[in-house]
Amino acid sequence: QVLWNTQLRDTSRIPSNFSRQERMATIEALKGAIQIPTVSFSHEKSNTTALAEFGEYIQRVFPTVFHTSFIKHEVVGNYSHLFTVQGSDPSLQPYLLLAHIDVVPAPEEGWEVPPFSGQERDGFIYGRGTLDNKNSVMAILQALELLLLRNYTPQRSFFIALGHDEEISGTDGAQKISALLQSRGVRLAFAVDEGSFVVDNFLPSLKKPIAIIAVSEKGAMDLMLRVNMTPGHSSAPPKETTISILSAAINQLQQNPMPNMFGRGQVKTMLQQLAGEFSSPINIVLRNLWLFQPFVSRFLEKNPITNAMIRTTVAPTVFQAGIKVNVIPPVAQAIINFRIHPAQTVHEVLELTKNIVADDRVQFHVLRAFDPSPVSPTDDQALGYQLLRHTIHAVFPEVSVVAPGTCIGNTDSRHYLNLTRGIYLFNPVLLKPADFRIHGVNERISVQAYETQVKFIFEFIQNADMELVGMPDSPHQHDL
Ligand SMILES: CCCCCCCCCCCCCCCCCC(=O)N[C@@H](Cc1ccccc1)C(=O)O
Ligand SMILES: [Zn+2]
Ligand SMILES: [Zn+2]
Repeated sequence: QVLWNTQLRDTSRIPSNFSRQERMATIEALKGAIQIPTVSFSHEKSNTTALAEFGEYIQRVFPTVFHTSFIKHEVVGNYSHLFTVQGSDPSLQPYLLLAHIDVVPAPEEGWEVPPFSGQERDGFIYGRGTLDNKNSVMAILQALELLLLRNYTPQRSFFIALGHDEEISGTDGAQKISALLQSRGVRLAFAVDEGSFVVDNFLPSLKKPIAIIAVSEKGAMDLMLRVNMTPGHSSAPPKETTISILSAAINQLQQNPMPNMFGRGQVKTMLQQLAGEFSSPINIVLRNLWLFQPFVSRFLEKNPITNAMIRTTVAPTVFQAGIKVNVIPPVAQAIINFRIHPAQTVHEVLELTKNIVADDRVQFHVLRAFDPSPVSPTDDQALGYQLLRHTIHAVFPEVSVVAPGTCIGNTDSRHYLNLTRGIYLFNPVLLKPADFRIHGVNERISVQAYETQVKFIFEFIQNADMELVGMPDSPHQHDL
C-alpha cells in the first residue's frame, strides 16, 4: 500500500473552497464554451471558424493561465493547444492532462433546448460537449486559473493538451502534440484523459457509487464489406442480389457475436474488487467466480455497456446500395465498426469475421484499424493510478471502491503511448444511468457535477506535488 505524507513538501495546501462569485463565473465559462459549435463532421469537414473562436475564448476566460511566466502556451496543428506548466522541481517526472475541444454533430431534433445554447434547466447545463468533452477542457483550465489566483506554483511540471480533432481521429491535434513532446525528449510519468466515470446506480444491486479508472482502451477496425454483380432488369431478378448477399453477411455477423472474453480482460478484476459493494446474493456470486463465472459472463452480455466490456463488438454503421428502383444494384457495400477486446488483435478479429461470413462473393477492405492499447499499471508504484485513487476518495467520499476497467470507446490518449505506459482514462464526473447521453440527445452535466470536476482537478494538481512515500521519484526517500 502506498503511504501518503499528509503534508505538502514545502508549501501549505490550498483548500478547494470557492466563493459564490467564482462558482458562478465557473458555470458561465462552461456555458460560453458550449455555445461555440466546434463540430467535427469528418476529416474533410470541421467548423474551423468555431475552433479558432474557441482559442480566443479560453484566452479571454482564463487570463491568468495565459499570463503566468512559468506557463507556456502553444497552438499545434492550427487549433489544438499545448500548455507547458513548468514546475520548480526538475527531478520530478512530468505528467499530462488531456481533453478535446471538438464535439460530434448535434441535429436539433429531440433536444429539449438547442444543443449549442448551453442553457441551464433544473440544475443541469445542457448542450453538446457538456460531457464529451468541453467539461474537461474547461475544468482543467478553470482549476489551474483558480490555483494561480491563489499564488500556486507547482513543483512537478505538467502539460495540458487540448486536441481539436479527437472525434475524427486525433491525427492533426493529439498526434502532432505527441510528436512535438517527443522531439523535446519528454517522458511522462502518466497521462489522464476522458473514458470512464464515477457511476451511481449503474446496476440495481450496487449499493453505492463506484469509480472506474479505465487502464486500457479497446482497439478498433472499420471494415468495408462489398459485393459486386452484373446489373440487370429488376423485373427478372436473380435469386440473390448484391443487397441480399451483403445483408446475409451482416446478419451472420449479428447472429454470431465475437467470443465472450470475460476472464481475459479487466472486467473480472473489476468485479472481484467491487464484490463487497453488491447486495446479497450477488456479492457471494462475485466472491466465487471460480464457480459462477459462466453465469456472470452471461449476465454481463445483457447490458450493452457491460457486453462491450467483455467482447469485441460489431456494429454495422453505414450501408450503401442501389442506384435506381428498377435496376438490380451492381454494388452493395457496408462499413462495420468493430471495437476490439484487449485480449484480441485486429488480425484475429479479421480472420474470425471472414470465417463467420464464409462467402467468397463478399470482399473485405480494412479502412482503418488499430490494436487495443496495453494495460497501464495499477500497482502501488503506479503514480498516475494511485494519485487518481487518492483524489477520488478525497473528493467523492460516497465512493467506496475505485477499480480498474476498460474504455469501450477510443480517446486521444492512444497517440501518447510513445511518451508513457501509464495512461488512465477517467472523467471525475458522477453519472447516473439517465445521464449516459454522450453523442446522444440532451447531453447534459449537473452544475454540482461540474463544480466537483473543477474541485477534483484543483486537488489532483496539488496531490501530484505531494510526497508519495515509496514512489521512485520521491526526492525524500533517503529521509525515511
Ligand atoms: C460493473 C459496472 C461497471 C460500470 C462501468 C461503467 C463505466 C461506463 C463508462 C462508459 C463511458 C464511455 C466513454 C467513451 C469515451 C469515448 C470517447 C469517444 O467518443 N471517442 C470516439 C473516438 C473516435 C473513434 C473513431 C473514429 C472517430 C472518433 C469513439 O468513437 O470512440
Ligand atoms: Zn470524447
Ligand atoms: Zn466523443
